Amino acid sequence: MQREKMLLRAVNISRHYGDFRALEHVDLSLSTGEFVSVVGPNGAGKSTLVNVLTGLHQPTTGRVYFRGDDIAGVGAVELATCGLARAFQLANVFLDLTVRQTIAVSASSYLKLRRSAFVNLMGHGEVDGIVRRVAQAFELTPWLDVKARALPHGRRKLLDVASAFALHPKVILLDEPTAGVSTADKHGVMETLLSASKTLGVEAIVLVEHDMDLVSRYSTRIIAMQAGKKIADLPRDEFFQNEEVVSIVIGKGAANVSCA
Ligand SMILES: Nc1ncnc2c1ncn2[C@@H]1O[C@H](COP(=O)(O)OP(=O)(O)OP(=O)(O)O)[C@@H](O)[C@H]1O
Repeated sequence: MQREKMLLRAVNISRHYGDFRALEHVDLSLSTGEFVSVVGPNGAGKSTLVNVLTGLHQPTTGRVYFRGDDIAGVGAVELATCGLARAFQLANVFLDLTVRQTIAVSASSYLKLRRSAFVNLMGHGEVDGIVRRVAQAFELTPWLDVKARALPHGRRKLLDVASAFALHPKVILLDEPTAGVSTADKHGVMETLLSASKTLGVEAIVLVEHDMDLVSRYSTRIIAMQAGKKIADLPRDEFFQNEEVVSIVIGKGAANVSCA
């Protein structure tokens, strides 16, 4: 059996906004080879959890360790270039950039090139190499010179994720990567994403997701959140056997459930 290696560990993290507790005493671990989905009703604290895990927000209490190092004070961008990245919707922000330019922006961050060099990025050998590899892994090569705004929706979602993969992450955190993609296309997007993860050396994935069809198909483990608390952290099959937790997650839940 392959020995698991801990990549990410959160210990007793909380995040408060004034008196409001968006996240309360959450422990979490992530090891090589895992695909962990974070689920829960609206407002459960899933995005807050990911914001804290990726260094975007400081926890009010607790610590987050990435590959054994405390990430307190390490900014989201620095953390991304160290191997913990989040798909950050570049394609939605820069709709007038082409696929090539969008991936090149991330590649330049990874290579720590100065922003002023952006105009010359296209002729930069290392940038070109990353753009080529990432575009190929995400089946975006035919679209390299197409502007993000002209891409079919599924391709644009893949470009979001591809731009994060250009940072060479070991761990990638995805927030509803198929949101807005048709039911017919969503599994295609997920399969491409998983295959690109293998090709590009991603070791573990965290997925925040409402779509339980995707969660059940792709997760190795599922973490359920409710009102800022972790209420379950179970292997996929055990999770779906737990009717009480499943009913809370899909929004038919009883108010109280004992914590895992
Ligand atoms: N900056 C903020 N200031 C105050 N409250 C906040 C802030 N950010 C989030 N919250 C609150 O924290 C709670 C958790 O929000 P969060 O976005 O993490 O939930 P979520 O599970 O991701 O929800 P959804 O599935 O709807 O995206 C919500 O009640 C939200 O209103």
